[in-house]
Amino acid sequence: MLSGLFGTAQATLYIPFLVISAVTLLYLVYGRALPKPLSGIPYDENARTSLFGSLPEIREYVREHGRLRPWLAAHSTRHNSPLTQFWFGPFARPTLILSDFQETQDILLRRSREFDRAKRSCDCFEGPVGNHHIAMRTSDPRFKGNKELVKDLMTPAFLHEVSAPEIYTKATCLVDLWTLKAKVAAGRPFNADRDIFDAAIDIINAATFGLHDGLSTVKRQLDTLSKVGDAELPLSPDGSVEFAHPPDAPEIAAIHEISLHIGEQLKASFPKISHRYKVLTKPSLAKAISMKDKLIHDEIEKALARLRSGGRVRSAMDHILQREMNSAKKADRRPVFHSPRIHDELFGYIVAGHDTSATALKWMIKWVADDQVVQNKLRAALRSAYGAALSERRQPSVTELWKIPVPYLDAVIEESLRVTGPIPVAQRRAVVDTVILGQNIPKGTEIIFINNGPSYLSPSVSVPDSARSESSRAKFSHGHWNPEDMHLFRPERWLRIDENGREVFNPQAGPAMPFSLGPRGCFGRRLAYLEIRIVLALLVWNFEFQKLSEELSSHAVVDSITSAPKKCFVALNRVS
Ligand code: HEM
Repeated sequence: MLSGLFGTAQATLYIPFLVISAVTLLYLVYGRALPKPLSGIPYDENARTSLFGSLPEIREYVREHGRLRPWLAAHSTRHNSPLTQFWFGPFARPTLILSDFQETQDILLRRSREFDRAKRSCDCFEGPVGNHHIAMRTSDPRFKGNKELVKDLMTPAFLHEVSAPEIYTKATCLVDLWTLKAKVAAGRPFNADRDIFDAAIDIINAATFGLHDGLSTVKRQLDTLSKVGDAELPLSPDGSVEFAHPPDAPEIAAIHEISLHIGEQLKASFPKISHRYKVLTKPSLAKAISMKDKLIHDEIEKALARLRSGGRVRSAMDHILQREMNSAKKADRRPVFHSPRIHDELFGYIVAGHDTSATALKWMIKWVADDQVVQNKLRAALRSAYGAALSERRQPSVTELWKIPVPYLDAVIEESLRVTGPIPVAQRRAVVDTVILGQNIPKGTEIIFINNGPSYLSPSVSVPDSARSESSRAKFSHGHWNPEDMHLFRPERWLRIDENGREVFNPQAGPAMPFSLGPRGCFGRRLAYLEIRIVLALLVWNFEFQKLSEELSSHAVVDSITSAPKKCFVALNRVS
């Protein structure tokens, strides 16, 4: 073609020019694709010189360990710096990792004008629950309206009057199931993973919809097991008793499928595209999504009928619907009950609230079985606090569990969340040019905050006070952990003696942020504490958790939405 345009001799002259241009262009593209570090922030040298940034190392790490989160947590230690950077691929801007509680707390609590929810965090949820506030930046014009809709759901009055009785009923059902299982297993271990997960999903469904027992997964298992009677059950090679699990109700199976899909979204390189692709290519997912839509639609209709005939508010959904009725009346408009916003806020409540609480409870159960001294102390604290229930040979009531504080119970819960938190990271994006620990950070940079690295579970990397932000220096008032034992499970670190000589729980004893912090921290934190407190107290009240073999008590972790234990077994004796 060149010879056609210019003649053969001229074409020969142009070839070196074209080759040089192509090589220069390639060189420029290569130069652009190479990672560009932010100055003053440590990074891996081999990542900076690789076209794919840190991806090759990350891929190798994930291949070897099956998970990424520990790589992030170790980055600070590797560079002996609280702030480090890495790259997710070619042309990628640096992503920062911050592992310093004081500065993290300052950013999350006090600098929300400079940092919003990360784009990636929003993208992961956009497909499955795009109209829930979890998928929105704070600057999104829809955000405020969504928060308005759900704002009362975490008030003490709502939690006590509406959520707590539902949680208590479902937790009692788990106690009944385990009473039966403990009898059949006769002291031998069994897998508790699914039971905890089922109880958590029953609880969050009940708190969201006031769901009837027909959909309770724990109740279905209880009914199935009651029919088995004393029949001999098979043993696994690890010596645990195998209980059959009845199939889930289709609606519950649909919720499972969508939750698993969200877990995958969190690992996808391009979550929005991945969601669309999966919905198109995986018929079971598409079916699960329409079943979920129908479930919410039908539950809303049932709730409206109940509320219109004077029924009391008994779930988050009832409350949201009543709120919509009132605001429609006030604005003289027709209420819209089936808006995408109401549907997604309801479903998001379930999605965000079941895997997290289940994982937290699984770790707690493992810790109390591992550490028999802690377990005995916890049971003694419960018996002393709920003395009336003990002397009347009954369970502590929901009101007692809500009203009477048990500092050691809070300490065990907080310590388990500190050492084995279900979500060990939070993410934000700088929305203006800003500064972190004295380093300039351009607008658009994403930052990962680690809550299980230095300053949480190992000594902080030292930071000169002058590098900290003004508000961080002025407002920080937390305690510090003893560097000698901060990596250990030791609930006592959360207790102190108050001015009246009483032992009290001290939530500010030292660095921890299992629910993240600030206006975009966990929305459901209070509900989660309520649920965990009720379930853990009832379980330890009713059962002795035996110490298990090394194999069954392993602390190996699997990551999906949460970082959960790979194995969660229990061997139970009913407390007489
Ligand atoms: C032990 C249980 C739980 C843990 C450890 C946990 C932890 C977290 C964490 C770390 C975040 C990220 C916050 C951030 O990006 O800064 C989060 C967000 C969130 N959680 Fe939880 N969570 C738990 C239970 C719940 C429950 C029961 C609910 C629901 C009803 C819930 C609803 C949410 C929502 C809606 C968000 C997004 C908040 C926003 O974007 O503004 N969580 N949670």
